[in-house]
Amino acid sequence: MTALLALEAVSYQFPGNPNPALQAASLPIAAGQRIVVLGRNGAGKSTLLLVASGIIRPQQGRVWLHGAPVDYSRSGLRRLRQHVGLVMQSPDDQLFSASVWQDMSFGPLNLGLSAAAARQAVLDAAAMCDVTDLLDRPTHALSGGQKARVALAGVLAMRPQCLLVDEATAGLDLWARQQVVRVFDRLVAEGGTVVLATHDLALARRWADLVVVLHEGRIVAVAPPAAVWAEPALRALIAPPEAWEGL
Ligand SMILES: Nc1ncnc2c1ncn2[C@@H]1O[C@H](COP(=O)(O)OP(=O)(O)OP(=O)(O)O)[C@@H](O)[C@H]1O
Repeated sequence: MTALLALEAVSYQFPGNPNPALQAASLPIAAGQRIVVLGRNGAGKSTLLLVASGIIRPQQGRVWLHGAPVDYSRSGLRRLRQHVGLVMQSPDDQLFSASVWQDMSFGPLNLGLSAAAARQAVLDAAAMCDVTDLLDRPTHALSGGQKARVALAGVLAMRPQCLLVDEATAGLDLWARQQVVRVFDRLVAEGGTVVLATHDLALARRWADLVVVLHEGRIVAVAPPAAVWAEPALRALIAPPEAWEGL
């Protein structure tokens, strides 16, 4: 079966940084999956998501979308963005318009939706993420957790088949966290895939179909959570022993 999205032997090194951020990383991403990416600070989680979303272009290797290599022309990237959305680690890197409404409309309009279709997409995504009452607010006047939900809603307004999420549950209260996970589940139930980079081991354990373990830019395991949890050598690359107690 053709993967929705796939990384093939992808390597990336940031300019001026002697250590590669990603090294020969290969990962097929099928439709309908809950994938969690684990690894310590600097392991390469954000870089993997940035490469998968086309925001950075790997120096080696390829990204495939629906069985075709991504080309980095305007039209190639537009095609990728029609299917793959990234919620960045910091909402301030994502929200740049003056109001929530403008910000959430930008993506759908940019993908070529009519004004009416974009409006409906914004309303649907806002309802899903419980930010309808924030639509007329200036983005700078939101709390951190509200910004995070608006950033997620803005990406969902583009109706991605593959949603890449960098640490989106950090900083959310427990109600918002539950709700965000429900949004992810809904996307998966509709045939989409969610790839979530996180340090939340409890969420990885109970929610993921597959866990990707990154260490120093390399993918060292892709396995169901139970298999990762059963492997002390993998656990040691993710978190100290105390973090695993009770999980
Ligand atoms: N803009 C940048 N310039 C130079 N090096 C960078 C840059 N961004 C990341 N790196 C380096 O790339 C490597 C991977 O970083 P990345 O942000 O992908 O890790 P991460 O697993 O997402 O970490 P965290 O858990 O802290 O978010 C690290 O060594 C980091 O120092």
